[in-house]
Amino acid sequence: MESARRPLVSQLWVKNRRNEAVLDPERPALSWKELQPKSGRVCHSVPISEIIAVETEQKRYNSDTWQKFNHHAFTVHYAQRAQKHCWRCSAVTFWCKDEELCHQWIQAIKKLLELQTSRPKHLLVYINPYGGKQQGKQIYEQKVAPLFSLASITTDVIVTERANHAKDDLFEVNLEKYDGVISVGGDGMFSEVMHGLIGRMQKDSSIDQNNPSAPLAPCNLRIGIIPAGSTDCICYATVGINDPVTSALHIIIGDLQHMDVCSVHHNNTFLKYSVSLLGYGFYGDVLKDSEKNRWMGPTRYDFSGFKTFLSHHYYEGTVSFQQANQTLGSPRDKSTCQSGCYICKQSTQEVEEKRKRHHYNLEETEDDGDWKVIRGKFMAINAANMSCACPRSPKGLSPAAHLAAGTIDLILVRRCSRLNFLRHLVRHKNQDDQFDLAFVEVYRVKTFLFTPKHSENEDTDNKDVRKKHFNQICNGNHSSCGCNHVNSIWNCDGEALDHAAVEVRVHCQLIKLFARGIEEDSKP
Ligand SMILES: Nc1ncnc2c1ncn2[C@@H]1O[C@H](COP(=O)(O)OP(=O)(O)OP(=O)(O)O)[C@@H](O)[C@H]1O
Ligand SMILES: CCCCCCCCCCCCC/C=C/[C@@H](O)[C@H](CO)NC(=O)CCCCC
Ligand SMILES: [Ca+2]
Repeated sequence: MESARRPLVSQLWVKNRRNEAVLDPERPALSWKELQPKSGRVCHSVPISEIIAVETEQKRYNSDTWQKFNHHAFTVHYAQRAQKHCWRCSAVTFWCKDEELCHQWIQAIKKLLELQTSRPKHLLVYINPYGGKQQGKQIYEQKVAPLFSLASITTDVIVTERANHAKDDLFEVNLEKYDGVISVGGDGMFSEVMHGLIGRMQKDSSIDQNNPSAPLAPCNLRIGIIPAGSTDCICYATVGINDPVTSALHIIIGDLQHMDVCSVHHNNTFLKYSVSLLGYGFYGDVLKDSEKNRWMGPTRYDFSGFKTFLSHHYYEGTVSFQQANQTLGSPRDKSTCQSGCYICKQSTQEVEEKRKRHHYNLEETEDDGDWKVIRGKFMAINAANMSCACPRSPKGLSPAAHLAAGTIDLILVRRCSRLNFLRHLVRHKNQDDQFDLAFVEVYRVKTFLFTPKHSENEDTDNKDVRKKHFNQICNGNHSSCGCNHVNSIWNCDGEALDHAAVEVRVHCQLIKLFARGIEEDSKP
């Protein structure tokens, strides 16, 4: 037992240079350094938690060296930080003459890997072959499957044949045999997998999803995202990059990131869950227009974004919300949610206590605070459950939003000139503060309601009349134009909702991802 805790120290060769290699179960890490370095003394160190696999080198190198000295070798594959947030699978091969020593090293590393209990062994994978640039299947087969197999992860792979295939399947499948579910696709595909898992959990726990105030049962299975969509903001905002290999490595090493989920109801009827953006007005209109142009792939959003910006519509309605406790930070904070975020950690404790109280039928002690009501004309109403950082906007719609604090950042962009709205949009791309504008307000909330000024029936009734006047150019004042723009629609993680009047509530840490949040400085 004692010897298992002692470091294993040996002289091994790496690329014709003699190294001292140390495997220290206490740190726990594998490190090696050259004994007679040509220049400087370079020491390499890999935490055991980031080792992907160890393999015996078969005598496949038919090289002279191998033959002459009868060398033995093993290769360690590990996750290496490449550029900012981007990980790659690297390998180092150690050589020695002693077969027994080589075997001892392999066994010692394998033993330490077995202690990494958070790693998945068996995964259920859903691939959307039509997301983004329609590359999902190739991305999985060429970049991800070989890494899973190297890490001895077994998989059941389903290439979806229709929308909702993955969601429906998750209601039927035996989930007990899996350690996680992987979504290969974009935000819409992730949303499908999440709806399947959350819905299944509620069904198995007899919880009625139509009840907006029902405490939902959390999902224990982690979800992994292999990005192959058009926005990929859920992947980008939880990993720091939309790169399939980086995501695969986070899955293999068994990372964990809790995530809040918003439920959206209309008249006590469940509509959808949202994890990234719930957007009414600008983002709803972009979505509505872009759906007609799916064939364009990711470019459809830029095209429709430009068109929607030119059309410059505003919408009237009432937003009511309850602000979150100040201990949960503010959307104007300069600091952002990062790996190990203390605000999210504090919420982990609270949510555990809340679930315990609920389990024992104890009374709720939470003080929900007063309701604030804002009536107005809005260019956009955006509810960001996370930063929504993505390649189009690297800091996101709400840069300081938290992944798992149990809060949503509610951004109200009031009616303004085209130039002002452009100033606001441009700030999503540069370092300037998109909230520091007179017509933009932002609140950190736990729940909100939206009621459009015009009843939703009115919108449908007038549709046919308006269709006849489609060639008129709208000036934003819809009473005189022929467009069907009295109400907008809600863009819910890239899917359209059927109703404009909604009740939204955040469920703290309802799901778990194979991710770790944004690392502060992950450059090598
Ligand atoms: N086999 C399929 N055929 C048609 N649609 C599918 C299929 N599988 C999944 N879908 C649907 O395709 C929609 C869009 O997929 P996905 O999110 O992967 O790509 P995207 O919309 O291009 O990217 P993003 O959501 O990141 O903007 C999802 O809502 C999903 O329900
Ligand atoms: C000079 C012009 C500057 C333009 C600035 C554009 C700002 C872009 C902010 C992008 C925010 C994305 C929020 C994420 C939304 C996703 O849930 C959703 C599904 O994937 N994607 C879109 O709706 C796609 C939304 C695409 C909008 C263009
Ligand atoms: Ca959140």
